[in-house]
Amino acid sequence: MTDAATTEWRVDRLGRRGDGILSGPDGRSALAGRVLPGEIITGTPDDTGRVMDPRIVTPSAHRITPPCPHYAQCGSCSLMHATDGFVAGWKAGMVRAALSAHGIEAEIAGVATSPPASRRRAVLSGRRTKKGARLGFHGRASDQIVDLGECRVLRPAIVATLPVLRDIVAVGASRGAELALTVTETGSGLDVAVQGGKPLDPSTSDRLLRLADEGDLARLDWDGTAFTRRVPVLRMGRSAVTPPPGAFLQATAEGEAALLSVVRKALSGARRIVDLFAGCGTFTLPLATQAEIHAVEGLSAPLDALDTAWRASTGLRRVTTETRDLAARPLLPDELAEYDAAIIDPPRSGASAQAEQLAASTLERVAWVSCDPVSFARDAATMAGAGWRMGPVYVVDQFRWSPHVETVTGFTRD
Ligand SMILES: C[S@@+](CC[C@H](N)C(=O)[O-])C[C@H]1O[C@@H](n2cnc3c(N)ncnc32)[C@H](O)[C@@H]1O
Repeated sequence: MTDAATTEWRVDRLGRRGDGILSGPDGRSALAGRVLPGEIITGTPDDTGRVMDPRIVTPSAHRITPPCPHYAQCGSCSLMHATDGFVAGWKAGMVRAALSAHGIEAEIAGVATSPPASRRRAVLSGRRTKKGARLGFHGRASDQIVDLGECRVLRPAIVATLPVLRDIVAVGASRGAELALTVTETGSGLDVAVQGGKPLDPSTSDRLLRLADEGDLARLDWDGTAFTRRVPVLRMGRSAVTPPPGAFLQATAEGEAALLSVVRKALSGARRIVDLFAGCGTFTLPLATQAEIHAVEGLSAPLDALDTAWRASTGLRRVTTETRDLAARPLLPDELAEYDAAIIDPPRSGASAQAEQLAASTLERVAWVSCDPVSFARDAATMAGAGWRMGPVYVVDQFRWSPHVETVTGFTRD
């Protein structure tokens, strides 16, 4: 063993991606995955300054045995070696720190962590091999695919279908190409959207259809060509939505319910709501029992699905839709004046342009859902600077064991 390999490092804290930030001898610093604050480790940093296989000398009291056999290789989870309590506290701390960097003191009202085996939507990678195919998530800091036999995160119906999905990759991937498979569990079975497949000829189509039968898939979409055995259906409030292939969906049903419950409370009594970045209607359709809603979103396909579902539902108030790029053309204060409240649920980059217009509007309330604490804190600062008060922030952990952090809160005028 070399001296370098026995060098002791102390884990000071975890950074945004869940990596340990280490301090070592002579003031040197390095990174290591799969460690916890306060631990003493040994190992040698590679050229990028990362200790790839740290040996734990003094473990944290929060360290546990990871429950998944793929954890050492798989890049999908990175906090499975920590207790749920530690992860919840760390995620709440990330949100607090991001807001505090903008001078906002946040009250974190709670952390709702989705249970194991609850992820109903995942993007898997697949590649043909000499013997068949590999299917799973990418490895840690690697473009190699970890071939999943099991998974503690995904819904059991998805895990049970991995062998058929692997066969689909073996049949439909060109040599050397990597397929992206967006797999969603819907009320009528799995909805699988494949991107990057080889062109369909009659023989490949026939074999794929047979595999769709064998896996009892609701729908298999092949780069835009759909084989529909049953129409995929997602329940949103009183409505049944058939999403476009590969559509965005909140990752777990539990996470969606937690977000919706805070949004509902933040907007209770509102009669005219604008839903910004509305997707297929996760918030629009349930809230349409109480309010008229205008749903705005950049893609037309999810809005068409939302509109069709609304038209087929009974007992809902009026829902209108608008396809619009909210980064280039945010709704302006005179347009927002038609509503008394807004929901906003932007992508990870946040909504800086729309935040400025919301801040300057005469709306009374805004429910804000976010999947990135840093962009959220920037946008929250825009709201705070215009006199809006942020309510308690709820952390919703739909991506358990990953460093991903989601939040939901309400803003009111001071
Ligand atoms: C986090 S998802 C939320 C969707 C929906 N609220 C839900 O809960 O299912 C963000 C949505 O923003 C849409 N989006 C991304 N960039 C956009 C833009 N520049 N303008 C409008 N919509 C955009 C995406 O298509 C996606 O539907």
